[in-house]
Amino acid sequence: MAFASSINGVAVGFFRTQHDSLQWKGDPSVFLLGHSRCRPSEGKSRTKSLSMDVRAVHVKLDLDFKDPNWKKHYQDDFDNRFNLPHLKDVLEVKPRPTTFSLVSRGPLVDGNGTGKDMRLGYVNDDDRALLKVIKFASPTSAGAECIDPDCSWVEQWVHRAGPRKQIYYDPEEVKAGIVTCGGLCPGLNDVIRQIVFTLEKYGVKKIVGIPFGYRGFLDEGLSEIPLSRQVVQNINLNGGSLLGVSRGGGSISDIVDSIQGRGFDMLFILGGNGTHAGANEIHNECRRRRMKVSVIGVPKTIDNDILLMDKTFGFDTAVEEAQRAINSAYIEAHSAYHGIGLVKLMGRSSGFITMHAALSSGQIDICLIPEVPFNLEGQYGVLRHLEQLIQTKGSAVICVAEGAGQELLEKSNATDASGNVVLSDIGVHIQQKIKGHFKGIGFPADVKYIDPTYMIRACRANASDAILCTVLGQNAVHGAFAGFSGITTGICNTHYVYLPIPEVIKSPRFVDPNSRMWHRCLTSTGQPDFA
Ligand SMILES: Nc1ncnc2c1ncn2[C@@H]1O[C@H](COP(=O)(O)OP(=O)(O)OP(=O)(O)O)[C@@H](O)[C@H]1O
Ligand SMILES: O=P(O)(O)OC[C@H]1O[C@](O)(CO)[C@@H](O)[C@@H]1O
Ligand SMILES: [Mg+2]
Repeated sequence: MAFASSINGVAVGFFRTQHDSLQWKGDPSVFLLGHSRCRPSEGKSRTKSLSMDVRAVHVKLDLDFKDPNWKKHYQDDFDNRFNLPHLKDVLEVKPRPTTFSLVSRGPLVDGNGTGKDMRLGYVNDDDRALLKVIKFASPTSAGAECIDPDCSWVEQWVHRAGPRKQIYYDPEEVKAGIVTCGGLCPGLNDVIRQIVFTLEKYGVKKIVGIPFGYRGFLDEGLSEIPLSRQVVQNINLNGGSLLGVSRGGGSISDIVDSIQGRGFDMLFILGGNGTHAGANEIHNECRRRRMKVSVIGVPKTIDNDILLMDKTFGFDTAVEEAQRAINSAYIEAHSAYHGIGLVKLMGRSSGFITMHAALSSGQIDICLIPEVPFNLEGQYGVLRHLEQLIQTKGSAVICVAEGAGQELLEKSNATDASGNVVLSDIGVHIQQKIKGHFKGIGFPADVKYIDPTYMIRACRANASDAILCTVLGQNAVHGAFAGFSGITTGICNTHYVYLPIPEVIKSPRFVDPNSRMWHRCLTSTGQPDFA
């Protein structure tokens, strides 16, 4: 059971579950019941430890659930945390009427000639979208996210994205930059294209791309890429990024020197968790120097591991592309005598791609993700289950996320240029184990291993991602003109919102093993618990 209380002015939550484990899902004052081991932090961007040994969450907020006003305290704190940083917080800036004209708008004055502004279609700064829409009756409900022991309903509102009537820049004067960082992701070009289109619609003339991620700010050999509607018109027809990407980079102070030197007013930064951590530091440094610059993130990751969002662009396409590999593995396995198809999919610390690929294909018998520990050997291990599948079905297909089962492998201790841990190859390991196992029991099995690696992300966005990219790209520009900085734009409960960057990078987002989605995946594969 889970309970939480205020001890010495600090709210503390304790959890005792079947496996004595605790899962933390980003919001430090929200508790989850978890049945899996939590993953240790990885890479320099992951500063919070999610160790299995953690038995209590220390909540920054002083919450005493016996206090009849605790909900109000929680909501006030929530509103503060999700308040959007604005230029006017630190600078003397004056708004002006927007230059972004909507194609269909009502008359500028109402029919009575009162002069009341009747323009429709803009978003009010006080518009909000509800972040959480399920009221859990109990902490034991599937996927429950509870603030107090009774799982009380507390409204959590976030800011709605979109164009405002008032803007904080003169478009004629604006120099805007776009940069794409981290690994590739389907849809990067779609977002770049929409940012350029929308900036031009406001009247911006100076738009450039920074080549090869944060590196492009620092490497003098890399020049800015001029962008316009003409340049970006067809870039969405190809995967990759027109601007190029990179991992690693230099100091934030050097990057901000470069931003200052180049005279940027707006910077659109496309990337994942690491990139957003960098974007937030850039925003803070610009603030410290009292620069009038809007730093706006657009979350990009096939891994879908950004907190709070329904999904990130590129994820759907990656899942769709993974179908080809799974289907090939199925056909190979199904056509072989005692065939076993094995597919490894990307997903460094989160198993969303693998889980969704398994769910959508319907051909997977065993789905292995980083969030759910498993044994290969032993009575309840994967290998014994495979034996049964071959005996009963004649073939089997396994789908494993690259970050799964890392504890079964020797650690490399290597990191990439961005500080991300270089993973050991779980696909090759499982392939060898299966071969060895079946040889050992004298039972023939034909293992076909497919690792599509970059094929699932080096492709053009599918239709649903293309729409998401369009909205996010446009909203990024609206956010900058509205005067916000240090924010990112996403989709929450099907509504498009702005979120302060720190709230989405507290940890990577993980598959919740107690969620309905994971349970649906288990129902679909029919796999038992391998722990
Ligand atoms: N904690 C951090 N603070 C500042 N900058 C960071 C941080 N972590 C990463 N970066 C920078 O952000 C950029 C991208 O980081 P990273 O390679 O981790 O990709 P990412 O944005 O997380 O995307 P992906 O999903 O492809 O991993 C790199 O240039 C890196 O130097
Ligand atoms: O080889 P690269 O470019 O470092 O990228 C690999 C990583 O990038 C991602 O696609 C996105 O983070 C991960 O799934 C994968 O581990
Ligand atoms: Mg990263």
